[in-house]
Amino acid sequence: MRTALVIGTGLIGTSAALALAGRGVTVHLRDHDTTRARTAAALGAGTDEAPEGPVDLALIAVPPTHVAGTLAEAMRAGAAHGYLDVASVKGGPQRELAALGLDLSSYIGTHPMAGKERSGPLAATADLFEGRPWVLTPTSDTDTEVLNLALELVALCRAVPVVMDADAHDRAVALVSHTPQLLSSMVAARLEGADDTAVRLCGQGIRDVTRIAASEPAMWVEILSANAGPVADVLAGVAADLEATVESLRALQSADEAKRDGGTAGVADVLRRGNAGRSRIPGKHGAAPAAYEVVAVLVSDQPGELARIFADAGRAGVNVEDVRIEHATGQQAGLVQVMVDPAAAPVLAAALRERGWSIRQ
Ligand SMILES: NC(=O)C1=CN([C@@H]2O[C@H](COP(=O)(O)OP(=O)(O)OC[C@H]3O[C@@H](n4cnc5c(N)ncnc54)[C@H](O)[C@@H]3O)[C@@H](O)[C@H]2O)C=CC1
Ligand SMILES: O=C(O)C(=O)Cc1ccc(O)cc1
Repeated sequence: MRTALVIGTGLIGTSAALALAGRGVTVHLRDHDTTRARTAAALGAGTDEAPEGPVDLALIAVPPTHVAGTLAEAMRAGAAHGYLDVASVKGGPQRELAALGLDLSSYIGTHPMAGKERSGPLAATADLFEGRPWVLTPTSDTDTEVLNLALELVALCRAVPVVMDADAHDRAVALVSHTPQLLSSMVAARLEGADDTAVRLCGQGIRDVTRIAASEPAMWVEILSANAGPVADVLAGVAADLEATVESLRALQSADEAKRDGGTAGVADVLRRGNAGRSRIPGKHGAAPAAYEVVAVLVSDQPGELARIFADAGRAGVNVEDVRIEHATGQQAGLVQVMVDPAAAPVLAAALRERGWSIRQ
């Protein structure tokens, strides 16, 4: 890909533009609020001048309800060879586009699973998508060339492509993104009228749970409206848990011992299921990003081993990007997977061998 047009230079559009521009793509920036396109250009995301002819790929990064109209306008103007959008909901926009009677062979719906509670170009960063899933929802209409352009964009943003059906995507994000947004807002809403003395006690737990409650309401009204059915289905399950937990807590206050035991079991059950669900969440990068190479080091299970590896890596001038530890069950040993830039991997392996470490390929 040599040229791109980003329409909607907010958080997502400007972040993608910064990544593309940083990797040599000529990026044109457009926003109906021209100061936003100018701000993105000033940040180094590209130029706010219009392209002279069709670009390779147009990336539509406007709020979900504006996607179909913005795409239709760009397609009718012949702005690009391929078009994609990044809206958080996929089924609705896809159906709206089909209803407009457009040729959908040059379009692919996508959704980067990365964001922030802040919006606008000033919140954008070139590394926003690194190691994060980026969902692609091609249909039988999608041209292979357009799918390839989208895959190239995902690779340039250092994200991990995931292909899904649009409706399956919408049900999945209802569970992992849209319902959590509502629940975070609901927990934070309890604080609105709370006593100052109570609010003063806020610690890390409530800060973690309410981080995304700071998100832009207008954008989320749009997202939730476009995915209302699947979100209501997940929330109904949460409501059943809430009701059962209220009953368990009331039972804990009962004079009847059997009722109190039932209450304890109910509370323990929801906490246990929470542990089980939490343990299924993949690490930030899901799997080691292809950009890193693993140097596996065998260590004995004794204090200070990790610190020694990091110190030796530092001495060799190698930056450790990530680290994972595999514990050998029943043995006093483990395998430390040190993830580094591919060019640095042989340097690190040699340096660690020289200092007596046992390296596994
Ligand atoms: N915020 C997040 O965490 C994520 C958002 N998304 C999706 O990305 C899209 C953009 O979201 P953000 O960048 O967060 O929003 P944002 O509010 O930061 O940026 C949206 C931009 O679109 C512009 N815009 C609105 N209508 C337009 C139109 N008709 N023509 C040209 N520009 C127009 C606005 O002026 C604004 O600059 C949305 O569809 C959202 O669902 C996807 C992943 C994460
Ligand atoms: O803030 C976070 O952690 C997010 O991951 C936010 C997010 C918000 C909306 C999306 O469509 C995708 C991701």
